[in-house]
Amino acid sequence: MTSVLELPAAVTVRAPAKVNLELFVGPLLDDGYHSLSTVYQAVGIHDDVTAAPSDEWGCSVRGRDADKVPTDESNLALRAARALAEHTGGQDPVHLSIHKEIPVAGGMAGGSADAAAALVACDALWGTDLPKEELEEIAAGIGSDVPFLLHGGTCVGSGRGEVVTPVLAKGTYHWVFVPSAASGLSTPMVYSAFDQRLAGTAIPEPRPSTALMSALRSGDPTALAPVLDNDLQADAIALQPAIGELIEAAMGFGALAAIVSGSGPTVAMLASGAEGAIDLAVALTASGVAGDVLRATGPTHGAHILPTVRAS
Ligand SMILES: C[C@](O)(CO)[C@H](O)COP(=O)(O)OP(=O)(O)OC[C@H]1O[C@@H](n2ccc(N)nc2=O)[C@H](O)[C@@H]1O
Ligand SMILES: Nc1ncnc2c1ncn2[C@@H]1O[C@H](COP(=O)(O)OP(=O)(O)OP(=O)(O)O)[C@@H](O)[C@H]1O
Repeated sequence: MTSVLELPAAVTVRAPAKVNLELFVGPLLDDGYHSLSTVYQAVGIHDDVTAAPSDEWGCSVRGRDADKVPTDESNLALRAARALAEHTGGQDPVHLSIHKEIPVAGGMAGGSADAAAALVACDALWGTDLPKEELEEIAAGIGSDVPFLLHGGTCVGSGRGEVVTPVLAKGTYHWVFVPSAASGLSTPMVYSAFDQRLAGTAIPEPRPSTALMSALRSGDPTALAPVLDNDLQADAIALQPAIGELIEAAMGFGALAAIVSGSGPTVAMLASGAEGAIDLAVALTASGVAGDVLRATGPTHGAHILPTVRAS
C-alpha cells in the first residue's frame, strides 16, 4: 500500500491532440450519439495538466486560446478529476493548472486531452492507482474521444468512439495542421448537419476499411494519403466554405492529402516527410493562405506523467 508520505506534491501529465484518419458515421442512436467507426492517431501537439492539492476545487488555463476555455465546473479536466474522486469514494480537492498548445474547438480533441491528463494526474496524486480499464470507463463518461487520449498511438474507435482498440501501424507520419480556417463550428452542429443531409436515407452500420488498415501496415504516407476519409467533411465545408478552399490550396502546395480533422474546422494535411511538411507550412504562410500553421508527427503517446523538475 502507498503511504501518504510517498504521494507526490504535484503531478504533471502531458496529453496529445488527435486526428481522425478515418471517420465513418453511422445512424443517430436514441441517446443522441451516432455509432462510429473511426481510426484515431495521436499527434505531437500537447496540453500539460498539473494537479496539486488545494483548499478548493478549481482550475486555471494558460497558453494558446486560454481565453476560450472555461475555468468553472464545465471545464472538462475539472469534470474528469471530480468524476475520479467520486468513483473512488471521495478525495481531497485539487487545483488543475492547464497549459494549452492544442487549438480550442478545433476538432483535435483538446478538451478531451485535458480530461485524460487530469485523470492520470489525479490518479497518481491521490494514489488511487486504478486499473486502466476503470480509468477508461470514467474517461468515456466525460467524452467519446477521452479514452483514446489515455491510450494514444493509432487505434480504431467504435461504439460512439469510446471503445478503443490498437491498430498495427508502422512508421511516422508528418502532419501540418491549420486550425483557424474558420471558427464557430461546434461538434454537435456538424453532427446535426450530417443528420439533416442524410435524413430519410438508410445509413449502414460503419466499419473500419481494410484499405486504411493495410496502408497503416505499410508505413508509407503515399499509401495512406488516398484512403484518408471523413464523413463529416462535407458538412463542415457546407457550414464553413473557407475549409474547402483551404483543402484545395493545401493540395496545390503539394500536400499528399488534406482532410477536415474530426468535426473541424482544423484541416489536417499529410506531407511526404519532414522536409515536405516544412515546405508545405512555408508555402501556406508565405502565400498568406494561412497565418497559423502547426507541424507535428504521429503517432505519439497517450496521456503520460512528466518527470518532476526539482529546484536544485
Ligand atoms: C468528432 C469527434 O471528435 C471524432 O473523434 C468525436 O466524435 C466527438 O467527440 P467528443 O467531442 O468527445 O464528443 P462528446 O463530448 O462525447 O459529444 C459531443 C456531441 O457530439 C455529438 N456526437 C459525439 C460522438 C458521437 N459518436 N456521436 C455524436 O453525435 C453529440 O451531439 C454529442 O452531444
Ligand atoms: N479543458 C478544456 N480545454 C478546451 N476546451 C474546453 C475545456 N473544457 C471545456 N472546454 C469547452 O469545450 C469546447 C470544445 O473544446 P475542444 O478544444 O475540446 O474542441 P474540439 O477539439 O473541437 O473537440 P473534439 O475534437 O473532441 O470534438 C470549447 O469550446 C470549450 O468551451
